[in-house]
Amino acid sequence: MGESIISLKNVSKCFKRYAKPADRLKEVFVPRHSGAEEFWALRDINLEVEKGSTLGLVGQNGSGKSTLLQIVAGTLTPTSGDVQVKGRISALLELGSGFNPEFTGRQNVFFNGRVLGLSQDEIGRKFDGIAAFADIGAFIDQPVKTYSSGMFIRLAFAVAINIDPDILIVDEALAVGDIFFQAKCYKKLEELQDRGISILFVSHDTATIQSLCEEGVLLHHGQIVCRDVPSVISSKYFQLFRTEHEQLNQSDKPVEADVPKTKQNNPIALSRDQRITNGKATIREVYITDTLGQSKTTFEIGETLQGRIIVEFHDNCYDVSIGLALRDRYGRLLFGKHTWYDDPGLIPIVHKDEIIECMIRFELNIQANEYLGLIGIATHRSEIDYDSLDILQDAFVIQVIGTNQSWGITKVPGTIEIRHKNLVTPQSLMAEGVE
Ligand SMILES: Nc1ncnc2c1ncn2[C@@H]1O[C@H](COP(=O)(O)OP(=O)(O)OP(=O)(O)O)[C@@H](O)[C@H]1O
Repeated sequence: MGESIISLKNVSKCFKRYAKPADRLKEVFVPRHSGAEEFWALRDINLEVEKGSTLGLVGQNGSGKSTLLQIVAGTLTPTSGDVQVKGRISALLELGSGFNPEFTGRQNVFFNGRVLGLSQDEIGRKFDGIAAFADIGAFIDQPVKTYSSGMFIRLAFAVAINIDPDILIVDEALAVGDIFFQAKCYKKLEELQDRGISILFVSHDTATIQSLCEEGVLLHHGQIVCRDVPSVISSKYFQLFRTEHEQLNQSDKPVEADVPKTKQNNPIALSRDQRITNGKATIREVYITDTLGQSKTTFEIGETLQGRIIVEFHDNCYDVSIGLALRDRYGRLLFGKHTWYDDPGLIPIVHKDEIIECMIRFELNIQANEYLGLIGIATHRSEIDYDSLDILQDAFVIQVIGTNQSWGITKVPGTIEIRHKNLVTPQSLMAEGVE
């Protein structure tokens, strides 16, 4: 291993949790009687990060990733252990942290730059580059409290990468921006890697970790359980996820005799918030199951997902389509099945008070990850000219697990053929008898 730029030795972090706000006050005056509960978010972390390397941190919610990043960034102090960091750190932690909401974007750029140790002149020289990267137009001179979350992340990222850090810390922040901005950021991260900047990166998206990092660390209940190449970390993460889910399902199950018949086949809860409807139809029930009709939310790569959708119509509707699609966390529509494109095609007429049951099945030939499901009912005049009857935006979440076996996001059926052709040389021509 080369020179270490981050070194954590036996680092632990304990938080105190209070049942009531008043207990927090008691802690100050009568610490032993405050009723505070100790919670160890990190235990005995030993971690060395080599200069110029990119390390990915992976772990389930609450495993301690953000706590670890904050300790490295210096915004949290460890309860015990030793932390050594060499060089200037630029951290993209919580969205908008480090920004003063009353200041304009421009003022915050200068404010942040000064906090990070740059002189006024240095920031002045870098300002145009920062503003160009953020690309938020006239908003740069508006108070940041008026910014959308996308604008926040644009400016925060632009500052973080342009102040010449030695270490860049990114905590899932990129998931907020739009896809074009994300692509620009990932390209910039690669440039920083080429310049030898060390990066500490947290993401739930193991595909991102695999494409960006040389090494990964798997955190579980505040401890490092594994450090390895990203592909190994990714499969261990999903193994762990699967084991925990199975254990949870086991402990969830009532004894055999008590299992109600519907337990195997529960509809998903449909929230009104995610609904766009014109009142002519209502998606009444949705069941996400395997091909045997068993409700589930965790599928293996390649397994078939079955969606059973029950729709009630409140008016006569013509040329009706039904579709179910999957989006990734960045909002990208990956694929779906839709009766505009797929058999059996549009339903020519559905009468008022009629109920339609639709079964949609597809193979999950996509990378291991978490996906959001969208369900939509519409009447069509053409592919782009349609009225939405009832749309459920983020109707359900599924987890696809397993070892990724494709290049890219999806695995499309296809073949590869390899043919060997010998080079034509004077000798080979002579051997074939050609003069
Ligand atoms: N200030 C705090 N007070 C009490 N408990 C805290 C505090 N900050 C974090 N925790 C707890 O510490 C644990 C680790 O939190 P942390 O945010 O580091 O996890 P994480 O792996 O980043 O999770 P996520 O993926 O959900 O962001 C969690 O159980 C969390 O509830």
